Amino acid sequence: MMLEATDVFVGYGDETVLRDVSLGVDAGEVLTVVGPSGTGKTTLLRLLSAFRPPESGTVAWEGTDLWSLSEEERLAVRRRMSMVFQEPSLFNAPVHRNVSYGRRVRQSWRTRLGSELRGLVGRESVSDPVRTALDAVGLADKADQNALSLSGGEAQRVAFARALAVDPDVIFLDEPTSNLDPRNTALLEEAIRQARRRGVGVVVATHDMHQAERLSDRVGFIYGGELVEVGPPERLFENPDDPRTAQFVAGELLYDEEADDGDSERPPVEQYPST
Ligand SMILES: Nc1ncnc2c1ncn2[C@@H]1O[C@H](COP(=O)(O)OP(=O)(O)OP(=O)(O)O)[C@@H](O)[C@H]1O
Repeated sequence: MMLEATDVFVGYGDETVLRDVSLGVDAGEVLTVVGPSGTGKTTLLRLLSAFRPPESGTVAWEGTDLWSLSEEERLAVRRRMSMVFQEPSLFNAPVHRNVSYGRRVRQSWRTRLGSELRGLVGRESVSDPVRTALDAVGLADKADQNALSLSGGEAQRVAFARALAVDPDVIFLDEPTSNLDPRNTALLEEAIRQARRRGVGVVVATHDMHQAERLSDRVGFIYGGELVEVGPPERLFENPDDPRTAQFVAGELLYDEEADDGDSERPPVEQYPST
């Protein structure tokens, strides 16, 4: 695996949030992490993206433990990754400036200064990687529009373009379409598939099982901080090994109460409201 967590435990204070999780992503695959709210999906993304170390276990990039590297070496690996959050967090500037942001922060100060100056005098051209990334999300025609004037769906697509523009090996998306309408969701999912075809590894955390079914090469189901099972979506959704997965698929596990009491033997059963 290109990026792989092995036997990791993660906690906040006294609370253990991930228990003995082993999961990785390869180049050119979409791995989806599903599970009820509060189950540890975001924590897993932060762990895989080397945002924080595990309490125990390892996170390895091409076989090298990320936390055995120097800070500088780890930063070099982190630059191979990009992250898209639920909130797109764009800034008050043209769309293309927002998309090129990740590229600029990865440049030397000299190149960056030149680019800032060209931006100030309005002579900045949209570079090819930025144009290609905007094309991928269907927003090339909005390159010069102020990012703050975009719709929520367009803004989320711009955030994905920004992640793509740095030419990453892995992209992490945390609930990327939870606020989007079906059209914007479909456009973003198509951009994700296109990234996969170009060899990017994609890790998506989502509540949306239908999205996981549409997009994934593999799905991991997390419950109570435990990776209950992982496999191709057809198997996981139609013929799961674990009764908890079946409950989740049937819409019976909505919240992660197990994370509160730490009892992994007897999962609570929550029902959708009947209305
Ligand atoms: N910085 C933090 N400090 C303390 N506890 C945290 C922190 N971040 C997350 N947690 C706790 O860890 C648990 C898992 O949170 P996490 O955000 O990983 O879940 P999630 O599956 O992504 O949830 P959601 O789907 O609602 O976003 C929760 O109980 C949460 O309260």
